[in-house]
Amino acid sequence: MGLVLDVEGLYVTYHTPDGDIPAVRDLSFGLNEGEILGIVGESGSGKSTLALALAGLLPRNAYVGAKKIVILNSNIDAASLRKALEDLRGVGIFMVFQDPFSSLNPLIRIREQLAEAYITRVKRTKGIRMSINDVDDGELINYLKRVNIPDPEVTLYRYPHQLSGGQIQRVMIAMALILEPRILIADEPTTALDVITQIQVLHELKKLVDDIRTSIIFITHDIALASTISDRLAVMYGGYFMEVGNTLDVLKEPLHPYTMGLVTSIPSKRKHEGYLPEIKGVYVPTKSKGCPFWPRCPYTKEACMKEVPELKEVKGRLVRCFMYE
Ligand SMILES: Nc1ncnc2c1ncn2[C@@H]1O[C@H](COP(=O)(O)OP(=O)(O)OP(=O)(O)O)[C@@H](O)[C@H]1O
Repeated sequence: MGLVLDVEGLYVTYHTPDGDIPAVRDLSFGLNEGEILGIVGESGSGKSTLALALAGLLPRNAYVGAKKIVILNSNIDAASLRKALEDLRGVGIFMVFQDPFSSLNPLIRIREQLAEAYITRVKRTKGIRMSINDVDDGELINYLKRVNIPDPEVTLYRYPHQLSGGQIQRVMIAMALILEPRILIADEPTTALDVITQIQVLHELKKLVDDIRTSIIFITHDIALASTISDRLAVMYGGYFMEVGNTLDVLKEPLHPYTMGLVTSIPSKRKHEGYLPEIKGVYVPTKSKGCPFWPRCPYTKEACMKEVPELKEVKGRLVRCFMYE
């Protein structure tokens, strides 16, 4: 099982008239083939920025750099990241967004949008150029059936606004099945959906891994949701990874104080793990040089306010905290 993504020292800074905002800081991680990595963090932690960086979709005021970025065995220079990722997007990397309605072109029927994906795949795998009219409806309907779209024959000829949020997310996953991306980045893909649809969409994502060995980066603010689907969890705060480890280990014994707070917020955990501290307040970016979590941390000591701890191996996991110095 090889790495499809290998990132070292990734940072993204937004330039704004009020100064620079470091949104992603010193991130290093690998993503294995067929692995689901959950990235969990609250609003403002930098999750979406990371997703956009990896998909080559950052806005113009974002500056990105890294010590190393290897995507699908290609070494990519941070300076040409945007261009390189644009080339890979849709083929190697596919993104499912939070807002299902922003994912598809509202003016184009589902059929044409799926057919475009089909044409891209056929050109890539067989070197054959097809036109939209060459694509067989039955072929596309099969993909819609695989993601349990009701009335696929009718849905195929609908416009996005005629579908529900859950149906659009399923169409996006059908598109991923057609394109067979090596890496799928899903940024809060189920936030806008009801609980039942949420579970079904997660199930479809998991099937993508089983069917075509896609690797998934699953981004959410909800640690309970991330845990149901992810092999590993990376907990993000203030632009940093605070803890990275196997999902079961992290849930059983969270090591970073912020992770402890997140795990306490899972209702089923609250009953059993009474000793874990609850984290109050919200993330506020500070100009201080220290750990971004110190203002809310129940274990803050002097060193925490002065410098950011390194990400270190603790009990087979990576943790960024002076508690383990
Ligand atoms: N285009 C932008 N220009 C300037 N600052 C930005 C821009 N986009 C995001 N930021 C800032 O970068 C930081 C990280 O934002 P990001 O959207 O990545 O966080 P997030 O964890 O995905 O939050 P949410 O769940 O609310 O989307 C925040 O402080 C945010 O205000």
